[in-house]
Amino acid sequence: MRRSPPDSAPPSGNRLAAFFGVFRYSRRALSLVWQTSRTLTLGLAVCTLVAGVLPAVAAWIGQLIVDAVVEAMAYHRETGAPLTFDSAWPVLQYVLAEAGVIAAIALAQRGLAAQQSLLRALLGQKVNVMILEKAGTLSLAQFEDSEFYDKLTRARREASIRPLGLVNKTFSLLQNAISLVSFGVLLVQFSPWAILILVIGALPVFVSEAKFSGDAFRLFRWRSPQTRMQMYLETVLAREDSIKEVKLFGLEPLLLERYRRIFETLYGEDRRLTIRRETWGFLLGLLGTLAFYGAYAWVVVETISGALTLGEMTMYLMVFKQGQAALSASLTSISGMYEDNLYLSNLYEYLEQPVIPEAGSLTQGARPGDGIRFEEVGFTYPGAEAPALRDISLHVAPGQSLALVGANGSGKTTLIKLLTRLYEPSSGRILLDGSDLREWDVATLRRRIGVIFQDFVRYQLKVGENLGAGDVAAFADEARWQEAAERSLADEFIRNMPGGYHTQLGRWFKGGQELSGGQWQKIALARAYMRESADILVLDEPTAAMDAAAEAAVYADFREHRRDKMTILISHRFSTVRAADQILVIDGGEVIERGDHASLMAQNGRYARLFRLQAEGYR
Ligand SMILES: Nc1ncnc2c1ncn2[C@@H]1O[C@H](COP(=O)(O)OP(=O)(O)OP(=O)(O)O)[C@@H](O)[C@H]1O
Repeated sequence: MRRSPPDSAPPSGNRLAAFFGVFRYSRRALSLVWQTSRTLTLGLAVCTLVAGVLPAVAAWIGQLIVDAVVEAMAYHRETGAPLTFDSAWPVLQYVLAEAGVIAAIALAQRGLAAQQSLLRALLGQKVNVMILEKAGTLSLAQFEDSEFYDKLTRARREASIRPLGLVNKTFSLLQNAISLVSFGVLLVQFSPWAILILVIGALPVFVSEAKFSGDAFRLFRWRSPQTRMQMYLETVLAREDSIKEVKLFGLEPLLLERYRRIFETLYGEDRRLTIRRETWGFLLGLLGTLAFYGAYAWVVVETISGALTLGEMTMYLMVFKQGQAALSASLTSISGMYEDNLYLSNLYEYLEQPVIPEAGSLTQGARPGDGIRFEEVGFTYPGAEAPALRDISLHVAPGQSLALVGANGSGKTTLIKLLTRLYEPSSGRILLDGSDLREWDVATLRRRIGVIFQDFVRYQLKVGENLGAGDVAAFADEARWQEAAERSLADEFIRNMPGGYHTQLGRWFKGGQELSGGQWQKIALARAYMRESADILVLDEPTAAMDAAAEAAVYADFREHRRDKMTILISHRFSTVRAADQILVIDGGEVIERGDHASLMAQNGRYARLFRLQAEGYR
């Protein structure tokens, strides 16, 4: 497995550019949120504005209250007039107004929280759908590439919550910025220097936050392969399809130990980073506190000297306190945005994976009825050194059957992957009806091919749907399910299941039934039969798990239904291979013998030797 190297730090001259560069995803995240729900985004904006402006209004009313109280006290002291509702009413009006403002702030904050939680759900779904839709457009080769797989894992793990995180922080930044501007308007009347003191006090915390966010991200990126291994071990240790073997071989302690070790390494790194981050945050945060209390002392002295009224002092202290909180909240938002942007770069890196264009548009070949031709086809897997196939030429005409025989790893399945266009040949070409596969419209091509691979999928769906998967147009067509199941001999056992064709399969869901290996294989075969429009039937070890009677019946059915279809069969059982019109013996990716059973026996080469070896086993 290849591992992506840790991202290197940008050269110091470019640090600032690199720092601002990571904000490039902010706009895209915002537009993503906007597309998800305009109403909620607008609602967020309105609540943000309200929650941003009102704290300054509350502070200003606070000043009016204190000054009005001082004035009223002086009036009563000087005149000796008794306290009445009318004399207290001007002050009480201010108190009422402040209560109203505080209620409005609470309402705006609730509104923000509610809308954020709705948006989080919608956005999570949207991003996950985007990730899955993209997965559908990618090639098998991309899935088999470990670096690509890391990107996918990273995107899925984190990115679905990040866009909203980014937007929330942007709004919170906006809200705090609005508060700050409105505080600034009040504060500047005291002294412009006071604003400067606050800003300078908070800057160091911000710089350290930004640095540590970057470090956390690099760590996250670098450790992707380990995290993936952890996820894999979780699956092996806790999934029904592997637990049987894990238990019987007593693998739990070993795998669990490996799982723990990975955690310990990752935890050690996390711990170091967290301690450094928090220590620096605390030390630099002290500077902010120092600045705040310096300004506090200044306001107190000015009030004692009579330059400020008591009301003004109350307001300034409140503004200082809230201003400092808003400033540090803004800075935290900014560094959080930096972090979200870094994580989002993963999502977009994944979404921007190049899709290999499927340029072909042919729905009919140049020579209809010519069948399949391989012309000197060679293929090397991406990243592999040696070719898996070399110089393969073959021809299968409609109505003919071809069997591929060869040792494990000789290249048989690879040949099928090329025929089904899961991969493209590295050299030579493959023709269907006289036209190169690359020129064919992929959907048309795939409709013509019915295939079962050795590792066919066991969908945890209804039995019928497991068959219907072979032809999406007939996914829920019960008559077609039954027809296909009868041919693959699955009908009988399906009928005996509690819900017939509607029985849930697999153990993941309540009431799910498990099938035997051979029964699953009959389901897979029926799935291939569902593809009625297919005139190319590809069967990779289709009956290896079936009992002898079922296998014989399946091949009898094959011969009967063959007519003008092309059949390509891979099997290690010579009893099934011998009936094919053409047999290719493959070794190390090359064809070493070809012919029908009789001619190959007459050649007395590898095929004849293996055939006799297997036949002897039955004596
Ligand atoms: N996805 C892959 N990436 C890289 N190499 C692969 C991949 N799949 C198969 N190979 C290699 O290609 C060679 C041919 O594999 P293939 O699966 O075609 O063999 P096979 O003849 O079908 O074997 P078997 O009889 O065991 O099913 C093997 O050496 C295998 O290691």
